[in-house]
This record gives sequence, structure tokens and C-alpha cells, in this order.
Amino acid sequence: MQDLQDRKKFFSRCRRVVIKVGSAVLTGPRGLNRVMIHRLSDQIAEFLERERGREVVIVTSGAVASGIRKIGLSERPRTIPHKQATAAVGQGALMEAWEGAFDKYDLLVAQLLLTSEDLAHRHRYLNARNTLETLLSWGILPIINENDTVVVEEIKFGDNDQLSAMIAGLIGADLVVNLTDTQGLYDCDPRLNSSAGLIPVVHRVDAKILACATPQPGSVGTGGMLSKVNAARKCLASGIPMIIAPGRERDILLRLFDGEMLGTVFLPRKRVYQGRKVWLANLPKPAGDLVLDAGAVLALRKKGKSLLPIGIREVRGTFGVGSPVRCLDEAGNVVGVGLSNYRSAEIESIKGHRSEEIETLIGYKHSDEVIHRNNFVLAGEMMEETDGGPDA
Ligand SMILES: Nc1ncnc2c1ncn2[C@@H]1O[C@H](COP(=O)(O)OP(=O)(O)O)[C@@H](O)[C@H]1O
Ligand SMILES: N[C@@H](CCC(=O)OP(=O)(O)O)C(=O)O
Repeated sequence: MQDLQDRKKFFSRCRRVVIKVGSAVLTGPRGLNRVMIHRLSDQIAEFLERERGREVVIVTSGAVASGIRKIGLSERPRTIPHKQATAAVGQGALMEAWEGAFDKYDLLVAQLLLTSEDLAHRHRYLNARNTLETLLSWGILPIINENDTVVVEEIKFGDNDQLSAMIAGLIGADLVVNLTDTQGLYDCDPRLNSSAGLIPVVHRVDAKILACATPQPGSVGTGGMLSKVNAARKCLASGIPMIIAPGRERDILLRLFDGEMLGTVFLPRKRVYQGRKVWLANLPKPAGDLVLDAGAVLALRKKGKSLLPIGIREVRGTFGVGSPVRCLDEAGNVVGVGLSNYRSAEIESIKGHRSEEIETLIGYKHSDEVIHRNNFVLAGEMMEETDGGPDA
């Protein structure tokens, strides 16, 4: 079980962190609060600088809030087309503000606009995952918002609290930091009850915890505290800790990572899967098998390499791009499971060939690897669970 006795140690073990910033933090009297964006980016730059190997993904709200002021609307748009148009006006300014703020640290940022449909389809899920992994490996900061322009009810995340929990699962994050305009989760809505008390740690999102949070957001937010608690429930189910913390407090991120007692920490009770194994634990059953030669087995088991077509002997089953597939050695032992970059019929054509030949053989090339290492977990690792925090 994880514990918070040594908060500093707990937070310092979190290498891959999703930071969600709510409209409540980013909205000021003149629209987008650029000072807030600068304060947060200064801290994120320092957080990344302090230790090599740390990675941050930002999920940012604020497009609608920013658009409202730009257009000069007197109130929040009510209809979906009005919200979408307002977000389209505000998103550019939101992104430009983050980009400008990280520019002084020579940190590049990338914009990703997603809908829940993008993560529901294997093909798109894999692309979103590959894009995020590539950006992180290049040291570029992904900055994500829901793609408000195209969302209709059925493909909405609902709000960025849900989106941040799903992104955390997608990339196997070690922690989600949810920055909002309260100190954390109170035992009842602090707007309605001035004696509401802050809850420091939650291990399980049960009816009692759900009853603390109301769905009414502040004047600029969406979903209110209830959506944050529901997002925390998703995170806990994947073994990922989440903290709700006051985003407007000075040096909030640095103080959290220094171990200061702040916010409400949602801490998984069960032992957690290490980092990127989280997503694998949530994968559907393997859709097929790839039988590998001894060289490929060695490359995967011992050298931490990706799977290339040249090492594949046999393809079993019919599956599409993004499907989870098992890798077996020639004796039938499971080497591991990963997501395939090619359809089974395509692998049939490229197996045993060098990656340079892929395009000639099937008419296009997605990548040199049939399974990228980032999307692969060894059989031994799948069983293994760890005590303590991530990377313990
Ligand atoms: N039990 C609770 N504890 C803390 N805040 C609560 C609670 N219930 C409701 N709230 C309200 O939820 C609001 C945060 O939700 P929201 O406005 O959606 O923020 P954000 O824009 O950061 O996503 C706070 O302003 C707070 O007043
Ligand atoms: N996509 C919307 C944010 C929606 C949302 O979830 O807002 P919030 O509750 O403030 O995190 C925007 O950029 O305005």
C-alpha cells in the first residue's frame, strides 16, 4: 500500500505527471489570466529542471473563458454552437499564452485537441498515445484541451477533469495534479457552509465522498467538484494517485513536490502498477499472436528494443491497427503484450523482412516497428506489482 508519511519522497517519485488547470484558475477579470499562466509555467520549468527524466503533460481549460472576453460577451454562452464558437476564438489565445510563457525557458509546446471518441477507437488511441510518447521523448510539453469545436454530447469527455484522468491512464502517468480555485475537497460545499473542513487524504471514492461534492461549478468552470471526484475515482481504479490543489496559491506546484501538506490527495489503496503498466492492465484481451524468432525475443526481453518485422515468424488471428497482441517465442511462451502498428494481413506480408522494405511490400510505412517499445510490456512485468509509489 502507498503511504503519504514521507510526502516529499512520495511526490519526488512521480516522474510522469499530468497537470490539469481549470478555468477557475486561469480566468481573471480581463479574460485569460496570463500572470497565472506565467506563474505555473515558471514552476513547471523549474520542476523539469530540478531532475532529469521528469515529464509533464498539461491539460488546460480556459478556451471558452478566454473567448468570452475577447468577443465581449456579457455572459457564458448557453447553446452548444455558441460555446464551440467561443472556444474557437479563445483556444488560440490560450495556446499562445502557454507557448509564450514556456518560450523563455526554451521549452517547446505542442497542442493536442481531443474528443473522447479519439480515445475510444483503438486506432486513434494508439495514435494519440504514440504522439504523446514521441513528444515526451523529444522533451516537448504536450498541452491538451477538449476539442470543443467538434464535440457533440456523445463524444464529449464532459469536462477536462475526465480528460486528464483518461490521459493519465493512456500514458501510464504517476500522478495527476488537478489545480482549481479551492484548497481541495471539503466535506461539504464551502460556498454553502462556512464550517466545511478540508479532507487531506482519500483512499476510496465511496458514496460518502461523492456526497461531499456538488456538481455546480464556479462562475467559469464546468462540472464542479463532483467531476473532479469522479475523475479521481477513475485514477484510483487505474492505480494512479490524484491531488486536488489550490492553483492560485503562490508556488503551489513546487511546494507540493517539496512535500508541503496541501490539497486533497486521492491515494490508491491497492498496490499500483508501475507507470506505463497501468494502461496495459486496462487493455482488452489480446486479439492475436505474433510468433518471434530467437533474435527478436532477445531484443525484447534483454535489450529493451522494439519489435521489427524481420523478427516475426508467424501471425495468428485477425486484428487491426492498435490491437493488443501477444508476442510468443517459438516454444509458445508468452514474451509480452503490445499494441500493433499494423494490421494482421500487413504483418503477414512484411514478416521476416527488413523495415526498409515495408513501403514496397504494403504500399505505405507507418513506422519501422511493428510494436514500439513504448507500447509493449514484458510478461514478467505484467505480473509484478510494487509496494510504495511509482518507480519504487
Ligand atoms: N465539497 C467541495 N469541496 C470543494 N469545492 C467544492 C465542493 N463542492 C463544490 N465545490 C466547488 O467546486 C468549484 C470548483 O469546480 P469548477 O468551477 O468546475 O472548477 P475548475 O474550473 O477548476 O474545473 C469550487 O469553486 C467550489 O466552490
Ligand atoms: N474545454 C473548455 C473547458 C471545459 C472544462 O472542463 O472547464 P473546467 O471545469 O474549468 O476545467 C475550455 O477550454 O473552456
